[in-house]
Amino acid sequence: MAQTHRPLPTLTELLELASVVSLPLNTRFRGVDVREAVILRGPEGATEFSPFIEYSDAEAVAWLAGAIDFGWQPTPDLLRDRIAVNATLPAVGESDVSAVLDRYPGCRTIKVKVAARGQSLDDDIARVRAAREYLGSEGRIRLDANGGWNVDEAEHAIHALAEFDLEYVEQPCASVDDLWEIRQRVKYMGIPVAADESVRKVDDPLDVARRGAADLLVIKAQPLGGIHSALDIVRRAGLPVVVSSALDTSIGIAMGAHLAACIPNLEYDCGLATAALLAADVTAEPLIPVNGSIAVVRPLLDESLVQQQLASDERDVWWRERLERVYALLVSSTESTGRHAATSSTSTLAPIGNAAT
Ligand SMILES: O=C(O)CCC(=O)C1=CC=C[C@@H](O)[C@@H]1C(=O)O
Ligand SMILES: [Mg+2]
Repeated sequence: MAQTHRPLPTLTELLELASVVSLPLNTRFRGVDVREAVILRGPEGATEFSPFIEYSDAEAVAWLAGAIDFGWQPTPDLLRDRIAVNATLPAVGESDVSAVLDRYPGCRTIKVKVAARGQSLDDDIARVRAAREYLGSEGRIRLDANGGWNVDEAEHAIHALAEFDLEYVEQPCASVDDLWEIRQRVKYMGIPVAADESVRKVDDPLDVARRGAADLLVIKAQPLGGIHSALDIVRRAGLPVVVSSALDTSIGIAMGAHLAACIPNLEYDCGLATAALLAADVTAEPLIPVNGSIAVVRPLLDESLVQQQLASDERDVWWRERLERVYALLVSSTESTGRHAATSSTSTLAPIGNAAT
């Protein structure tokens, strides 16, 4: 069936359809205790614009393209109705590990954050050990260093953590060159290297695949310009992928789940269980895991929850002004390329390297 493609909504429409919400987290993650997001009521359903606070307007353009894509364009054909997901373990102390992991019922895979600023390798070892004990010998453990190690540190850390049986290590080093180097160094250990920031925070999301610097890619719907654009990257990269969240509300998680549902070969559990880290949401049916998977559905907004979680007037103004600036950039990039911006433009992207990527 032919799908109609709607034109870009106007800024006035977007602002009228928007609510700015502020959701507390139950566990601090990537330095934040509160997640702010703009919820937009699009003709296809609710969608979300939520680039992290510190991201530049230029980087936020792809996030807006992603939000509009999910709210205004029909999704491609879905190949499955549930997505197996991993538990995401923030860089908590070992004594907090089991309480956090209890929030992810049935998940057979845990992604453990490592190399967090201000922590030591011993802290990482203790956290990964506690995660392995929680899971038992048969579950999978993957690590995410957010580019926090240099190549020698990464090699040392991977050797120290290998005894916990690692599925893969995500973004051990920040640059594509260093990813290539660490991948060569640990290849003999059979531990794959995944690229995340080297896909979503660079000029060319395919560069890391082309250069053979990663075994698999982490794909995030909103930062990569939405489902259609991300699917195009997946097709062209020719590598296995993990669809992961951007710590979104259940609305943004639904965007990720729909993307994952469109990908023919989904070999890995997806990082889409992070609604479990939120202490509040905007729907009465939050996309938290049940038996280790989430449903591919568009949760209905619960307008009373939205009202309860509205951001302060000051934050509301801040987000609406941001939306206005980013929209202007999106329109100019659409005019110059003839299509919605798929990936953010270049030089103003924040450098990656562990703090808050
Ligand atoms: O992949 C997951 O398990 C959950 C998502 C996740 O880890 C992230 C979400 C948002 C921002 C990032 O710092 C972080 C990541 O680096 O993958
Ligand atoms: Mg990551």
